[in-house]
Amino acid sequence: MTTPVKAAIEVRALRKEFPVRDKGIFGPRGVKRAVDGLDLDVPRGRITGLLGLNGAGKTTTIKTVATLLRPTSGRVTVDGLDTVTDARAVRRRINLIAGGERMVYTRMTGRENLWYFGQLYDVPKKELRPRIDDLLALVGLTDVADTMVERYSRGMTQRLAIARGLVNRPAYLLLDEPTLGLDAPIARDLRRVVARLAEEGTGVLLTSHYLAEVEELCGHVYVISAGRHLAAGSPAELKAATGTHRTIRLTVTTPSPATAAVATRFGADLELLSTGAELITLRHPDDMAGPLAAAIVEAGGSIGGLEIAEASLEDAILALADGSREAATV
Ligand SMILES: Nc1ncnc2c1ncn2[C@@H]1O[C@H](COP(=O)(O)OP(=O)(O)OP(=O)(O)O)[C@@H](O)[C@H]1O
Repeated sequence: MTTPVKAAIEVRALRKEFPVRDKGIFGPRGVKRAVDGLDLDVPRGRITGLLGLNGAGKTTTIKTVATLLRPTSGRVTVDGLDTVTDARAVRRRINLIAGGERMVYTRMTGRENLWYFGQLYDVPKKELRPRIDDLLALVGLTDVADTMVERYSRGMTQRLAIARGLVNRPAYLLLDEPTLGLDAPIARDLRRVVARLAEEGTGVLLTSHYLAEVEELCGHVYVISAGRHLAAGSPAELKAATGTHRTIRLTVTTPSPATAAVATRFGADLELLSTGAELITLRHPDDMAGPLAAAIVEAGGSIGGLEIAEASLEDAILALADGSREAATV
């Protein structure tokens, strides 16, 4: 009996080392371990985030999944196909969009680029023609479809690279900083496209420094540091696990020793503003705005303003990164 193949990208005990020379080409040879025993699951129909600080190993992982790098050890499979031994079959199922790299030809028009890449992926010509029109419309390049790419702006070239990444209707889309350098409306459109593709069943692996983007899109997030697993879960689970707090800012227009005593009792910080009012800042995992405001009023204070900032995924990642730095120095 054969075991059923899971429809997912599975990264198992992945390790990737690069040969390096620390002190120039005549220096001693060393090894840089960019990825160190990583396990990831990227199922279809979900956007999976891969987060970590600079140099954590995100791009190396994505390039390995994309068959551009061979694992030093461990294994990556796409719907059960090995990225080393079945690389051709894997490439038909995936596509990579990297924000920094354009990966399109400047001496061709936008339409010619998509035609060329579509043929590389063996998209039947009858399907390719209307698909190219749809993709050009999707990324807002219909008007310049027949203009040489060398005359495109940076943003236009990047939009073409996004269309190129979708030309084979990949089952899995690998997005390495896809909105880097894009204008806000184009970045928003791209996020909508990616969310729709995932709803329709595409598996997406996303790295982004824009954590608000990750929080908006990703159902599950892996956090890595120095090539190793640090944490995983939904953005809400990561925030809860790191005990990341929401912040309450309450302005007291008539501060007094009594209102200051209330602030101290709640463990809040106090700041005297130039207007004479006092700003009370409280970071707490629970919603303390009501009890704090009530206690201030009871102490004779009047409230000039109240702001509540929810904890962000960014706070959680920073807390995790701090934790891993502390652990490394222990
Ligand atoms: N070809 C290479 N040769 C030597 N070292 C490399 C090579 N590629 C990556 N590295 C090193 O491996 C580590 C991981 O790099 P990687 O680009 O995967 O990180 P990243 O998480 O994508 O970082 P960033 O957020 O800066 O893009 C870094 O220390 C990097 O310097």
